[in-house]
Amino acid sequence: MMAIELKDASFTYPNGYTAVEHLNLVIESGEKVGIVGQNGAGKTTAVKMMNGLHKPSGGDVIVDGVNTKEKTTAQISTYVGYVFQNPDDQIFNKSVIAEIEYMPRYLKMEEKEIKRRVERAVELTGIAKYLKKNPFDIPYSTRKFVAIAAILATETPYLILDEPTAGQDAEGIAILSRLIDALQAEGRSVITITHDMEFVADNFDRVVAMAQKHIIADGSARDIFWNEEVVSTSRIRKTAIGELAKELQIGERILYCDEMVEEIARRLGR
Ligand SMILES: Nc1ncnc2c1ncn2[C@@H]1O[C@H](COP(=O)(O)OP(=O)(O)OP(=O)(O)O)[C@@H](O)[C@H]1O
Repeated sequence: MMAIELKDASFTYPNGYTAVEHLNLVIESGEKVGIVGQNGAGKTTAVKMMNGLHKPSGGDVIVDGVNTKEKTTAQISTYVGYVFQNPDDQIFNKSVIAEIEYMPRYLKMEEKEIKRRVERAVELTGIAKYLKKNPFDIPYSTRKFVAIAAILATETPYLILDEPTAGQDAEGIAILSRLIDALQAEGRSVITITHDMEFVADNFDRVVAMAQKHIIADGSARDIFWNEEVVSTSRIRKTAIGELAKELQIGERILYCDEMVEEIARRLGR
């Protein structure tokens, strides 16, 4: 099966703290999945199991039919790319281009193929003018795109983005939306952890909500955001428009501005 499968997967840190328990989840290739939930719910721990950074303490994680316990993290990371929340935890080369080329060179690809991959990653992230710069001499929000480009260059079938919109302005968020769509058009999956509910509603077909070490819901953004029990247990909120619709007791399961405008127009008989 071409999918990431968590099968009753649990993870306990070396200090004995169990951060996630009995997770069951299948993410098939080509899906766009947003993972939401309160701080400390276990989202990062869960995705680190998907790319082999953590091997499950209980249960199994299977990536395209391969059990992560049977492979090294380096091997799994050629299937599942993981972009750290903080680019400074990831970037280590002295120039942007060296950072992006690092994995294709490590994987001993031909020069022509390295060039193609770098160009593609740079085009998707819009960082062409920074290639010769030291990553630590460019703004944090751009540095986040360097971290993304470096993982994109491995061209993994699955990509995990951890809090990609944090620190981004509207233009940065638009670049992220375009790149997520471009990857999906190529049949690749994008899995994103985020506290940005507008970003979730605008970009993800499927939303997984976590609370207190468990997955508590899995469905469309509308189903998740309008399930009051899920919203309160996972301590998320709806989109701002969704919150307003709830406050005003207007419309059914509204999430977006155009839906709100339509509903108000309908009520005004226009
Ligand atoms: N290295 C570690 N050792 C021990 N406990 C850890 C470690 N890393 C994380 N934890 C704990 O595991 C729990 C889950 O953390 P995790 O980072 O997976 O949550 P999260 O849902 O991603 O939270 P956030 O939204 O704040 O990033 C937290 O209580 C955290 O303190």
